[in-house]
Amino acid sequence: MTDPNTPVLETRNICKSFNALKASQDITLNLRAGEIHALIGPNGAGKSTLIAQIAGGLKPDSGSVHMDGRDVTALPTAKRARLGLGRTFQVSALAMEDTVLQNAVLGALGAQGRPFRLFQSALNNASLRDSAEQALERVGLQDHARTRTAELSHGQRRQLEVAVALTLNPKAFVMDEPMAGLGASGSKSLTGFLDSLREQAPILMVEHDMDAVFALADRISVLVYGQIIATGTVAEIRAHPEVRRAYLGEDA
Ligand SMILES: Nc1ncnc2c1ncn2[C@@H]1O[C@H](COP(=O)(O)OP(=O)(O)OP(=O)(O)O)[C@@H](O)[C@H]1O
Repeated sequence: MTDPNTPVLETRNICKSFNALKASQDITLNLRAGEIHALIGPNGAGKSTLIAQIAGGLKPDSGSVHMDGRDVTALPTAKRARLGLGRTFQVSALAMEDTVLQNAVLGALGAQGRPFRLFQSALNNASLRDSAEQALERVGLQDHARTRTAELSHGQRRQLEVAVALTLNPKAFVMDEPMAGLGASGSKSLTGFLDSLREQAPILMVEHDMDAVFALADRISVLVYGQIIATGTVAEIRAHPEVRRAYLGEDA
């Protein structure tokens, strides 16, 4: 059995350069069971680059990525997903013309690693439908199962993305700007929902919306010029002089 103190997700000394540009400089961070860990930093700081290395789309020059203590650095994105890494994206990956249920079934199908040509029969497959319907219920979209995805509000689409990720039974979520494009009421309701999700699977979240970050995060890591300059609780980060100078734009 995995030691309960082993982080669910971890990067150890990750380095990544694009020619002379050091986009990730010796980044060590972890995600613990039950927490929301927010990754913040100015534009171009290297947040997406780091997330891509965690999810498997980009290979670090050195350093390693671990899930439940297992080194997954050499594994491609799909394998990490099957091991329980649930992702939601800055730009929606949903099929807009399909119904909500179809998108969720497609997610469940992907979770089983089956080829997409089986999609039609997948819709009639009871276990895939069950898992899709359960995920929709978990995010509160069960009454919209037959709605065309394009007709959902932005906030509901985010919830559907989480439902799709939930069909994998994720052990950890990696979310890229979940609040992007949501108005004040949309981000408030998504904040409430994510708050309730952390017990199911911890969340590593890149987010620019500081209200959401301060409301949700158990810990915050601040990335500036490819380096983590601080990791701590909301109170610690708010009080951190270097963070205030470098990121929050305040006089320390
Ligand atoms: N494939 C690439 N080739 C070359 N340079 C890249 C590549 N991907 C990212 N970069 C550079 O690496 C740096 C970090 O970019 P990254 O997108 O990770 O930052 P970010 O913190 O996610 O920014 P934002 O908040 O604007 O999304 C930037 O200077 C960017 O131009």
